[in-house]
Amino acid sequence: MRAVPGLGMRTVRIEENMERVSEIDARRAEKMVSEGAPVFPEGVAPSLGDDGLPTGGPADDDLYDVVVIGGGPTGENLAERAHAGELRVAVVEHELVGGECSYWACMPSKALLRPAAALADARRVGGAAQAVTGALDAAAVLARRDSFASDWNDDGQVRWLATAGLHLVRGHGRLDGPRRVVVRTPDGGERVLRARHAVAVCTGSQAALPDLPGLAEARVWTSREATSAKTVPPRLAVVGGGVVAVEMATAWRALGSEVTMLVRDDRLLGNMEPFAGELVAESLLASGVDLRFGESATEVRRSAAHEIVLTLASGGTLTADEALFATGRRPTTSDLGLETVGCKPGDWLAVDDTGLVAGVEGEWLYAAGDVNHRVLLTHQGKYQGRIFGGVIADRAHGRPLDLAPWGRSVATADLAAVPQVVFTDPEAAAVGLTLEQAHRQGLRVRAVDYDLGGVAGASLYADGYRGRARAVVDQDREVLVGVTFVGPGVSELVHSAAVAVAAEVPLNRMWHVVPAYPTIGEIWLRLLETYRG
Ligand SMILES: Cc1cc2nc3c(=O)[nH]c(=O)nc-3n(C[C@H](O)[C@H](O)[C@H](O)COP(=O)(O)OP(=O)(O)OC[C@H]3O[C@@H](n4cnc5c(N)ncnc54)[C@H](O)[C@@H]3O)c2cc1C
Ligand SMILES: NC(=O)c1ccc[n+]([C@@H]2O[C@H](COP(=O)([O-])OP(=O)(O)OC[C@H]3O[C@@H](n4cnc5c(N)ncnc54)[C@H](O)[C@@H]3O)[C@@H](O)[C@H]2O)c1
Repeated sequence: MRAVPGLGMRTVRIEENMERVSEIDARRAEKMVSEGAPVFPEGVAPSLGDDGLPTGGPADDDLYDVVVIGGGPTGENLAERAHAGELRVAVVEHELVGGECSYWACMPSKALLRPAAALADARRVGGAAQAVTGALDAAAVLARRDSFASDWNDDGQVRWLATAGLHLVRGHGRLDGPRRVVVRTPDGGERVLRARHAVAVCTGSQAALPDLPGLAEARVWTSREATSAKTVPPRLAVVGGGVVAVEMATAWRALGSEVTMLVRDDRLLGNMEPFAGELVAESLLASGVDLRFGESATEVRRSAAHEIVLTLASGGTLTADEALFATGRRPTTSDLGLETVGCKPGDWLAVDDTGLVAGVEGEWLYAAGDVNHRVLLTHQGKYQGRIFGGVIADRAHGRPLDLAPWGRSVATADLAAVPQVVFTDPEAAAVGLTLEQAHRQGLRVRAVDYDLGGVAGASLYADGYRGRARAVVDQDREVLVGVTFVGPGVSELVHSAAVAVAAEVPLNRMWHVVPAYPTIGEIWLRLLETYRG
């Protein structure tokens, strides 16, 4: 990444975005940034000149090759890949280009969590620990978070779209029959976009709230408020035991809130190996979080004193200043005109492995990212965007697809090798199947477990390092189908695990993949030795 002097944070973000575009577009984009490319406002999209760059004037017409509804990470990547396939692409966005991830999810949440992790890491190292005597500076953490959310201003991403040769149409997009999208523009007008080849729905998801008495009026927090709040609530109730709940409980506890978690199940992080939830629970309890399993709220109200009062299923009440409901997601499809193409508003859009929406004739309607419910993660949405954008271009040009598993035209990794990192303390990082999921798929597997604290690199990383690793080995093929690491600093190990699982690296070849000494990565050797006995 190269910072352009004088243009500050936003330019750095543009440079990051450039990494996503093809080499040729990156060169064009760089030239345009250095020349001060124009930003195209409200409903005015640039038209392309002969060189494929926006000319700066209004679009010649509203006929495109591809119309992408939703300019989040998925829509951006799909649009860029379709454009790299020489298609004319419009991106319709009704809020901020960059989507949930940039402003109310990945970026601000990780910006809240990183200072807490850095401090915790320092406190676990003798010599450094003595130098760390204070608590987090909450105001500074929140200010750094604000900058990572670009102060909820999307100029940088809008500029990237333009430099990548994509047309931005500001407004709310709705399908209006096959290959037509009607956009309600911010000025109250309407534009009808027509797509020669494809419409891609990349509208993401939003917080799903339970149907509880009083909840609608109580102004509870969803993930949006939890990632963008400007002050630290003295008392925070968190409902849920999934990823948003544990990450936000970790962040706000570290910032000084008294946190109470209401978890209706008997464990945290139910989609991961059980030891991940156990180690995270242990650490939350040690940090002072009041963690209550088998508990939920049955009613919510905001008192005259602006306190939130939750009625508990077990009896009694819990009073807090804010209450975060981290109870899952629902698709952003209720006001999308799905009924005009034979789909049901409010439903997730099931797709095949090339991204085509099930049950819609004519190979023109695609759905990618959260909205298709395959995997609710940014990197997986971007991956689908890359694959499906390429498929759209190939189909448009009449080129053959490569549909074999792991072929160019299918999103196979969604089914076999999804990496995820939960940025709690300790971190939990995993890819592929858990032992239980592998058993459910009928695989003949063996779990190989190892105490991460026994790895030399880990003991150097933190005094009294606590962590655990599990590899799930498919014994018939002698390859890994799942790997989980839990411990401080394990997030950066997950890509090595993803390579091993996605590439189905034979274990006898992994024996020759030598980890550097003394790193936490030596866990790979310990797992193999344990498997071989
Ligand atoms: C608190 C939190 C933390 C997270 N942290 C991580 C993380 O660390 N790593 C990770 O991989 N994932 C994380 N996720 C998940 C990640 O945010 C999502 O998987 C990702 O944002 C999905 O991208 P998307 O492009 O599919 O949808 P979105 O990011 O939701 O983007 C959809 C876009 O479509 C627009 N839109 C919707 N409807 C219309 C319409 N009708 N017309 C025009 N525009 C429309 C929206 O305004 C939005 O910009 C987190 C989620 C949450 C809630
Ligand atoms: N670091 C990351 O990669 C990251 C971070 C945050 C979110 N995400 C993604 O965002 C998605 C959404 O996360 P999430 O935590 O909101 O959802 P989730 O599905 O992971 O967890 C939802 C939790 O809420 C509980 N719940 C659901 N309904 C409830 C109710 N009525 N009452 C009480 N509890 C209830 C569930 O039992 C579960 O514990 C996840 O799929 C995740 O992949 C990823």
